[in-house]
Formats: sequence, structure tokens, C-alpha cells
Amino acid sequence: PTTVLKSTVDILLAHGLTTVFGNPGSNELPFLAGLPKDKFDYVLGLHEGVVVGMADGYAQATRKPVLVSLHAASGTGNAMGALTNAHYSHSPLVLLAGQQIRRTVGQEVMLSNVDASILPRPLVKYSHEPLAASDVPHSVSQAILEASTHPKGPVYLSVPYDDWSAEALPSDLLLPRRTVNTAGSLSQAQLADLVSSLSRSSSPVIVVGPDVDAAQAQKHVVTIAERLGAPVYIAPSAPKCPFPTTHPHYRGLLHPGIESVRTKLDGHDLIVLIGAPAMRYHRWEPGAYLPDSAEVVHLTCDAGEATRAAYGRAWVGDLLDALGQLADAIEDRAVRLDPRVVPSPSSVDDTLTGEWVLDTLTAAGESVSLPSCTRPITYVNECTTLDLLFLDRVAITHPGGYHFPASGGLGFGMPAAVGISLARPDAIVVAVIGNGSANYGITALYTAAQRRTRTVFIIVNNGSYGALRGFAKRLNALDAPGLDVPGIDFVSIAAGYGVPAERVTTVTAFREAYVKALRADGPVLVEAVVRLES
Ligand SMILES: Cc1ncc(Cn2c(C)c(CCOP(=O)(O)OP(=O)(O)O)sc2=O)c(N)n1
Ligand SMILES: [Ca+2]
Repeated sequence: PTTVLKSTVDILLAHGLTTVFGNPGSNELPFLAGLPKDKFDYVLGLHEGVVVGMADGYAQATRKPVLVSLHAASGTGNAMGALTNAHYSHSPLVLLAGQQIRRTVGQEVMLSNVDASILPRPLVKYSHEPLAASDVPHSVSQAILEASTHPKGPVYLSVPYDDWSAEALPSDLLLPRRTVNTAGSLSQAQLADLVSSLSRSSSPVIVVGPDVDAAQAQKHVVTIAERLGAPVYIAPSAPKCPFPTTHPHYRGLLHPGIESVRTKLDGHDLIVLIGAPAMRYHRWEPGAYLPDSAEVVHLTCDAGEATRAAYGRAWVGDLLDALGQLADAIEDRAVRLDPRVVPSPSSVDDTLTGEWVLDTLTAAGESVSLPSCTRPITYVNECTTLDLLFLDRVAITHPGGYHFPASGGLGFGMPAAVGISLARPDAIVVAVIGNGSANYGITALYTAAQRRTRTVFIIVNNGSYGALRGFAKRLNALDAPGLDVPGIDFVSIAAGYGVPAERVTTVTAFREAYVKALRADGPVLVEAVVRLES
């Protein structure tokens, strides 16, 4: 007779979940041993936060559901920080945690995951421990389809390890062929309503968010912006880059505070917010949300973002379809904007700063011919003193070109960069990581070395939790402890995990090291020692 494991493998193969990110424990071994070696690739991460971070990068790059194998409660707990990012980036991760022998969990024997399905809430869309072994294949099928249906997101299954050898149900044969399709276009009435709002506005402004990038709908936003003659801002706390930063209508990233956003959008009578929550503020800047008498129209693929917003009229649908309909329906006002002027850092001397790191990325990256690289460089940013500068200074021109932790949970950058590299062997992934952030996901270096990924890790080392120094000033908490992290030798740490590395302290040396790293055929770490910006 067919086993539950065999039915499950058929479902995973049918949906293409053949790359498994994991860190094993005894509860997981029967499942992992049952995956056919010639069809499944198990990517080992040394900490579950890194495992989920890599899977998140991989899922965002492939735009497909990804299987993650975690160990019981302790592995799930270690994964929770990374799960906050996957939740807010709508990443379709299928987390499968190994559970103890079914009839011993009540006794709470060692490695029991007690109340397993409660542990990861509210960070998952669906969380379940099947009531019987024979329901495991159906639960795996439901989990994969839940993860992949808008709004996409992580799901969680806990499976006792004696379930895998149980007898499967004949009806399991119906599961591998299951699909779920969601119709997401605007109705004619909805489209007419939106178009009339846009046509009535005298000074519209567009604010784009991460789901435009996830839907690869930039091209439609470019058409809409050009036809409206509208400037385009990226929504605050941006985990992706949803608009080409080189486009003449691009006006930069909105800073994440109510006052900052309102003053930037002052003078516009219509705010067209697309593919983002309204809005991902971070700093507390009390005041009016919107410029006087400004109207907001909000397009999102996530009903929760629409219902919990503090303002605006929202439409929920498939962004690629809806934006395509809108782009076709808008009259061209024949107004085109001139590109903004972005100042470069003063080159007083050769001292290396975070700004010089950013300005070197585009210049050096464009100057280097990389024959084996068939797409532009993909960036991952987790350097919190540079997060407001990155999308102003670095040229990002293609979908999936930029990633930042979607919940602000550090420890995403290095693992995600490795996950993206594994999904896109023809790309070079450059991760710009703060010396503080690096420590949350540092073991990703091991997987990069073992898999020889084309990943360049730039550690921007200012010896401090720089962003927190900024917050300490803003919050009048200057005496807060734990804001400095001097004395870490990232070159030795990288060597310890098998990644060649070097330390640089000048602009010239950084540029040379960076170009050399771009040409390497495996991972390289460059530790850039920079001055702490006051
Ligand atoms: C998992 C986790 N822990 C702690 C923080 C708090 N935090 C911390 C610790 C920051 C400082 C990061 O320092 P860095 O060296 O990585 O970068 P900068 O010096 O450029 O800020 S920014 C921030 O929000 C966080 N966001 N996520
Ligand atoms: Ca730092």
C-alpha cells in the first residue's frame, strides 16, 4: 500500500517544491530520508533564522512556494524572527515542523511540540497539526495552496514522525492535480470609478509599494505615471524596489513618518497608493495623515491592508491585471517630468563613508563586464543607517532588484542574499549589511561557501548600532546602553565559515575590493570600515 510519505512526495513534486531549506532534528529524519535524492535538493542552514531567511530570498526570486523543514518547537522558535519578515513580504513559505510520535505528545516527552499549531500564529496564514496521519497529504496540499493564494504568505504544518509510514488514502491520488486560481481584475464599474478619480485630479502623485515589484507590474506604473504626468515615490519602509530609480518621474523613497510623508505629498490633490499598506510608518511623528483636501485611492492585493488602513478608498485585486487595465484606460496628458538631481557625497578626501559605499556600487557595478552574469546586479540591504539613502543613490532598474527585511527584523539580509543567489545562479547578489545586523544571520556565510554562491557580502562597519543612536537622539534616550558593537573581526569570522574576505578603509581600496569581488566565482566578504555618521 502507498504511504502518507509517498502521497506527500507526489504533491510536493506536482507543485515543484523540490528545493527544501532546513535544519534537521530526529523528528524530521524519516521525512527527509524519504525524499528521492534525484528529485529533491536539501539546502542546509546552520540556524533556523538563516534557513527561513534563505527560503524567503529563494521564494521572492522564484515567485513560487518553497518548502522549509524545521525541528519541532525549538526550530520553529528560532525561525519566528525571520517569519515576521516573510509574513509582511507575502512570501509563500511552507513550513513543515517535525513532531514527536503522535501518542507521546500529550505526555510532553522530549522534543514534543506542544500546541504546535498555536506557536507560529499570527505570523502564518494557516497553521495545522492534522488530527490523523491519513489527513497529512490533504493538509500538505491545503498548506501549499494557501501559501500561494493572494495575499500569499507563510503557512505551518506540524507532523508527527510516525505518520509518514502510515497507510495513505486512495483519495490522495486526486490531490497532486489540485490548483486554485483567483480572478483579480477590476470590474468595468470599478475601473470606471478609479479612472474618473484619476481624470478629475489636477495634481496626482503615485506612491508604490512592494507588491508592485512582487507582481512585476513596474511597466504599468511607468505608463500610468507618464500618462498622468505624475511624480512617483516609493512607499515608506520599502522591502522591495517597485519602480525604476533611474526613471525621470522617480522622486525617491518616502521617509517613514506621518509628518515626513505628508510634507512630501503636500500640494497633490490625489494620492494613488499601489501595492503597499497605508502606510508603513516607523518613526512617531504625530500630525495630520494627509495634505488638506487630498483624496487617496488605494490598490492592493491584500484585503487586510485595505481594511486596516486609516484613510482612502481601496480596491482589492490582482495588481498586474488591475494596473494593466488602468494603464490602458488613462488619457495621456502629454506631460513628462524632468529627472531629479541627486547630490553625490563631497569627495573631501579618501575617507570611506556609507554614502561612498552606495555611490561606488552603481559606478563600479556598471563599469565591470561580467560575462557569466546575464542580469543586472541584485541588491539586498540590511544596513539601517543607509536604508533611507539606498533607493536614492543606487540604480535599481529591474523587478526583484532590491530587498530589505519587510518587518525590519534583522538577520534577513545575509540569508536572503544566499537564497536569491541559489535561485538565480546567473545573477550576482550584493548584500550591504550593517556590522550589527551581520551577527543575526552570520551563519549564512557557511551555506554560501558550501554552495559557492555568487554573493558579495559588504559589511559596513561603523562599530555601532548606528540607527539606534539616531533613535536614541530622537527619543531623548541618549543614555540607553548597548548601542555600540566595537571589536568584531568579520574577516576572521568569514574565513572561519569558508568565505574569503578583506578589510578596507578608503574609497579607493573599497572600489578595488568590490570590483574584484564582482569578478569572483564564489562568495566574497568585504568589510568596509566607515566613520559613524553623527
Ligand atoms: C531581530 C532584531 N533585533 C533588533 C533590532 C533592533 N535594531 C537594531 C539592533 C539596529 C541596529 C543595526 O545596526 P547595524 O550595525 O546593522 O546598522 P547601522 O549601524 O547602519 O544602523 S536597527 C534596529 O531596528 C531589529 N530591528 N531586529
Ligand atoms: Ca553599524
